[in-house]
Amino acid sequence: MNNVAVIGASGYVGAELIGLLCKHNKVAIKHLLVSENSCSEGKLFSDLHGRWQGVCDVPLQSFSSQWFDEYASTIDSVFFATPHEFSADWAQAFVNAGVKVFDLSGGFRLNDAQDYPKYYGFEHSHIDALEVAKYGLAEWHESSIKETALVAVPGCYPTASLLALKPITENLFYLENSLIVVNGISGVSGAGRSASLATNFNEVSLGAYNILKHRHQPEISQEAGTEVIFNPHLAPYKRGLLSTVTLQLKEDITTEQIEQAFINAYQDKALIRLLNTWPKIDNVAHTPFADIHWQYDEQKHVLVVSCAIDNLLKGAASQALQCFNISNDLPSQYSLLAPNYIGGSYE
Ligand SMILES: NC(=O)C1=CN([C@@H]2O[C@H](COP(=O)(O)OP(=O)(O)OC[C@H]3O[C@@H](n4cnc5c(N)ncnc54)[C@H](OP(=O)(O)O)[C@@H]3O)[C@@H](O)[C@H]2O)C=CC1
Ligand SMILES: CC(=O)N[C@@H](CCC(=O)OP(=O)(O)O)C(=O)O
Repeated sequence: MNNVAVIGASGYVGAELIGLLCKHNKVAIKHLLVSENSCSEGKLFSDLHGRWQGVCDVPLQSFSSQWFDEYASTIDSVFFATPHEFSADWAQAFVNAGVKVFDLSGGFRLNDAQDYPKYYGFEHSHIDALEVAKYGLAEWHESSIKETALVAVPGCYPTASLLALKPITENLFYLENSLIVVNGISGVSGAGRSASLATNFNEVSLGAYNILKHRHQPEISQEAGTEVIFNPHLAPYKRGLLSTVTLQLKEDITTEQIEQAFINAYQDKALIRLLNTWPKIDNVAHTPFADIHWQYDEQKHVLVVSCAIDNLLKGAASQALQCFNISNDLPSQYSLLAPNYIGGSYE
C-alpha cells in the first residue's frame, strides 16, 4: 500500500483526485488537507463535495509546519492541488523527507526560474528543485516520471495542446520559424472553486482572455520545443477543454507521414483516442480520455489538430494518477480503466 496525502482537498482538482484515489486498490488515503486558516478545516470531505457521500467521509485537516513535522515522514506520496506558490515553497521539503511529490499546480512546470515572476507573479523559492522536477505529460515522459521524486503535472491547456502538437513537433514536420497557433477553450471549473466576478454565472460569456500573456504559453512552447501563440477562451459550461492547433508544415510532408506519426505516438496509449471525426467536450467530460482528430491540406501544407479533454481529469487529477502509477511501476491507466480494457474492447 502507498500511503498518500492530498493538499488542496477542498478545491475542484483535489476533489476529483480524491475520488480517483478512493478507487485505487494500491493507495491508502491518510490525510486530506486544506490551508491553515481554511473555513473547511474539520468538515468532512463529503460534506464539501456531496458526490462522495458514503464514499469518502474523512475530515479535512489543516496543513501547517507542525503538521509537516509530525506526519510528512509517515507518508509515501503527496499530491499538491494547491496554488502554485504554495507548491513552490513546500515541494522540496517533502522530497527531502523521502516523500514523492505530484504537483498539480504550475509551481515546477517551467525550467527557467525567471519566467516565474513574469508569468506567475512570484520569485521561485526553490530554483534547485526546479532543476530536479520532471514534466509529467504521461504519454510522453514515462522514463523521466519513473526516475524523479518530484513530478510537475502539466497544466490543463498544455496537456491538450501538447498531445495535439507533439507527434508533429517531435518529428520536426513543422516549417521552422512559422507561426504555430494554439486556440484553447475551457469550461469555468478551470478557474477553480473560489468565487470571482469573472467566473460568476451571470458574467461568463464565450470570450478570449489573457491573450499573449497567459502562463501556459511558455509551458506549451517549452515542451513543444518551439514558440507557439496561445489564445485561451472561457466558455459558459462547467467542465471540458478543447485545444485546436494550426501549423504550417514543410512542403514535403505527406498525409501518410502525419497519420503514421499519430499512430506511432498513441497506438499503445490506452487513454488517447484517435478519432475519425472532430472531438467534442461532452464525449470526454468526466472521463480520463483525450480525443484527437486532425486534417491536413497537402496543397497549402496546413495542418489542424484538435484535442478534447476534461480539464479536471486528463488536464489535472487523472493525469496526476497516471504519473503516480508510472512512478510505482503500474500501467499508466491503472484504476482509471477496467483492468481488462485493451483499447476499444474487452478481453
Ligand atoms: N481547475 C483546473 O481545471 C485545473 C487546475 N490546476 C491547478 O490545480 C491547483 C488547484 O486548482 P483548483 O482545484 O482549480 O483550485 P481551487 O481554488 O478549487 O482549490 C485550491 C485548493 O488549495 C487549497 N489551498 C489554498 N491555499 C493553500 C495553502 N496555503 N495551503 C494549503 N492549501 C491551500 C484550498 O483550500 P482552502 O482554500 O480550503 O484552504 C483548496 O483546497 C491549482 O494550482 C491550479 O492551477 C491544474 C489543472 C487544471
Ligand atoms: C478557465 C481558467 O481560468 N483556466 C485557468 C487554467 C487552469 C488552471 O488552473 O491552470 P493550471 O492548469 O496551470 O494549473 C486559467 O486560465 O488560469
